[in-house]
Amino acid sequence: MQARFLGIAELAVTPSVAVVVDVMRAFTVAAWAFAQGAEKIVLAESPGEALALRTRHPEWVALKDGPPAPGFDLVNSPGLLRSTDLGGRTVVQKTTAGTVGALAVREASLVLCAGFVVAEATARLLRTRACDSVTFVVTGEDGRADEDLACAQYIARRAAGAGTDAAGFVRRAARSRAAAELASGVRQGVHPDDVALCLELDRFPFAMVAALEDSLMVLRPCAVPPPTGGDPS
Ligand SMILES: O=C(O)[C@H](CS(=O)(=O)O)OP(=O)(O)O
Ligand SMILES: [Mg+2]
Repeated sequence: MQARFLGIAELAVTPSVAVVVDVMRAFTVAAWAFAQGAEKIVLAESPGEALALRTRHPEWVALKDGPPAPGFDLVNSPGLLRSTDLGGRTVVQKTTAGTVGALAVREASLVLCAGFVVAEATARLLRTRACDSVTFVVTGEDGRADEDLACAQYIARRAAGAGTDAAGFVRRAARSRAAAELASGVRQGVHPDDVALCLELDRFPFAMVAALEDSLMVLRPCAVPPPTGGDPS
């Protein structure tokens, strides 16, 4: 499998297969939302679009990064989300990096959104589909966020079938600027457990697939059962 690692601004052409990585925190939060029962996540272009969708669909739940804001029900924190019952709900998510990255590749034929919590399921889905060329969108810090790059490189190696020790990749993420900012209170809307939750490897057994539905980019969980008889890789 050929892997490319690009920042959002470097996406000159729409890739065929894209894995959009945001470890801290958009896609860790998305995975927790599904674990808490959410049916789907609509990725919004802007806070204004998120609020407009929330107004049009009063039963939906609006989530954005940063501090709590009027009209929004939730913030972009896995630690805060894990005690919220989202059974059957639709979540509208708008963040600085992750949701922007997914919308940038909305025309791709396959879009996966990922973090360490869904790393193996994401790699397994890429293996199942026999994708020979995959573009990893490193969403943070103009493509240089090491928590996202480390996770993308780890998934790429697992997708290629390499038996890879995750520890070094997770350690890089733990030492990233985002981890330091979340731990030190520079970022807002944070729970003390957020960094640890973002570093949990394979917490969830599903991948997350985003696709256009009636012009909205919609993220859904996708079960990827392990191969029977053991995974040879
Ligand atoms: O919520 C996050 O961690 C960031 C926003 S900020 O860097 O904290 O302002 O958004 P994300 O898109 O999840 O990287
Ligand atoms: Mg991020």
